[in-house]
Amino acid sequence: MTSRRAGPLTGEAHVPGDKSISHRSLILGAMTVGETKVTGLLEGQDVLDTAKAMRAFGAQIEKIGETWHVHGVGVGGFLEPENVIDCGNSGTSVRLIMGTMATSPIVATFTGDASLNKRPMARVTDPLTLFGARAYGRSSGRLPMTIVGAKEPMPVRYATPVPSAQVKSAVLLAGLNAPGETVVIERESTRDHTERMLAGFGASISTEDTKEGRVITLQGRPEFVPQDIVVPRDPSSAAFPVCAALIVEGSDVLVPNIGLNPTRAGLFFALQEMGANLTFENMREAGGEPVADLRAKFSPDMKGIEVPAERAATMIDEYPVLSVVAAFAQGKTHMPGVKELRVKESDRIDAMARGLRAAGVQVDEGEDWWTVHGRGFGDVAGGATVETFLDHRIAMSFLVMGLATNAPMSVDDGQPIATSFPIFEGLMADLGAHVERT
Ligand SMILES: O=C(O)C1=C[C@@H](OP(=O)(O)O)[C@@H](O)[C@H](O)C1
Ligand SMILES: C=C(OP(=O)(O)O)C(=O)O
Repeated sequence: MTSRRAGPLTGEAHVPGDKSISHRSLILGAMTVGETKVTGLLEGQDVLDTAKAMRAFGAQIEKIGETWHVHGVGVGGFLEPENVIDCGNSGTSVRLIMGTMATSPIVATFTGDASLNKRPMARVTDPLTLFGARAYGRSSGRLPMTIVGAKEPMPVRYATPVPSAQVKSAVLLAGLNAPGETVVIERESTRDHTERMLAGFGASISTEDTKEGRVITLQGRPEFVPQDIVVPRDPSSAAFPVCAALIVEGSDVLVPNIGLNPTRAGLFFALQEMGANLTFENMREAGGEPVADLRAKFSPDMKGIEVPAERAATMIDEYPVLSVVAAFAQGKTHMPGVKELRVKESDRIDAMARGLRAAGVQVDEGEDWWTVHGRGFGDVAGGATVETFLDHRIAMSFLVMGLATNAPMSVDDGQPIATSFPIFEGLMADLGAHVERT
C-alpha cells in the first residue's frame, strides 16, 4: 500500500471498538452462564480469533444484527478443544486464553502466525505453572505450545517481572478457577480493563497502591452475572487519524467517543506536550470510563519532548505513530523505558528505525530507548518502501507518515491492518487521505 500528500484531512473519524475490551468481553462472557450481549465489538481478526477459540472451549457466540451474543459455560466449565487453537497474530488472545484454561482439567495446544510464534510465552506460563498447570512449548517458551490445565489448582501470589497487562490478566483469569485468593502485584500499572470488567461481571476484586506497587486481589470461584457491554472506541486506533491530522497541512478532524482510561491515554498527553493542537471535547463518563471527542488540527510548530519512562505502559502501542509525529516536530524526541516494544508483533524500535531512516529521519536506539531527530514540518523526505514484519501498527504508522512526506511512502504488506483496524483504509479515504493499494 502507498500513501501520499493530498489536501487537508477533514470530517469525523468513527474508529472501531477497543481491542482490549473486545477480547475480554468474549472471554468473560464465555466464563459466564447465561447470555452476555456486546455491542461495538471490534471485528478485527485478532478479536475474531478470540471468538473462534472461545467456541472451541464450549461457548456459543453469534452476531445477530449489530449485537454479539455470548452464551458461556461458567467459570471452570470449559470443554477440551478438539483441535489446535490458532490465535493468528494476536498476543492478547493466546496469553489471556492460556490463563483462562490453565486452571481447568483440560489440555489445549496453541499456535499462531509467523509473528506470534516468535513472541515470548514464558512470561505467562511461568506463573501458570504456580497454579499447577504444565506447559510444553518450543525452546525458549515459544508457540506452538500445549498447556495441561491444573486438576487441583492452587491460588497464587505473583509479582509480574515485566510491565504487561497480558501477563497480569492471564494470572487473574487463571485465579478465577482457583479456590481462595489470587494476588498479582505490578510495579508499574498497566491497562486495567481486566480488573474493571471482572468487577463488572461480579467478581470480588480489589486494588491497592502500595510501595511494592499495585496489589490486585481476586477471590476465586465467583458467581458471574451476564452483562450487557457497550465497547468504547479504541484510543489506540484513534491515534492514527489524530496523528495524521496533526501533520497534514490544513487538517481539522474530530474523533468522537474515545475511551480515555488513564492507563491508555498517554499518547494524547505526549502530543499536547509537543504543542499539538489536540483538544478533548465533551468530556463525560460512559460505562465507568472517561470518554471524550478528540479534535486534532494541523500543528506545524510541534517540538520534540522527553517522554517519561513511567508513562510507557499507558501508550505502549502508540510509540510507532508517535515516532512519526516526532519526525515532523523540531528537535529530538527521546523515548526511554520501552524494552517491551522489542517483543510486540515485530521489534517495533527496529522496524520503525529502519523505515524512518529510509525516509530521511535520523534515529538513535539502545536496547530500551530510542530517539527520533525531528526535521520539522515540510522537511521529511519520504520516498521509501518499508518492511512491516506482519505488524499492523508499523503498516499504519508509515501510511500516516506518507500523507505528509515530500515523496510517497509504501509498505510491503497492508494485510495485518485488518487485525485491529479493518476499516482503516476507508476511514482515512473519507477524511480525504490518499492511501492506495499498490
Ligand atoms: O492486555 C491487552 O489487551 C494488551 C496489552 C498490551 O500488551 P502487553 O501486555 O504485552 O504489554 C498491548 O500491547 C496489547 O495490544 C493489548
Ligand atoms: C501488541 C499488540 O497486540 P497483541 O499483543 O495482542 O498482539 C498491538 O495491538 O499493538
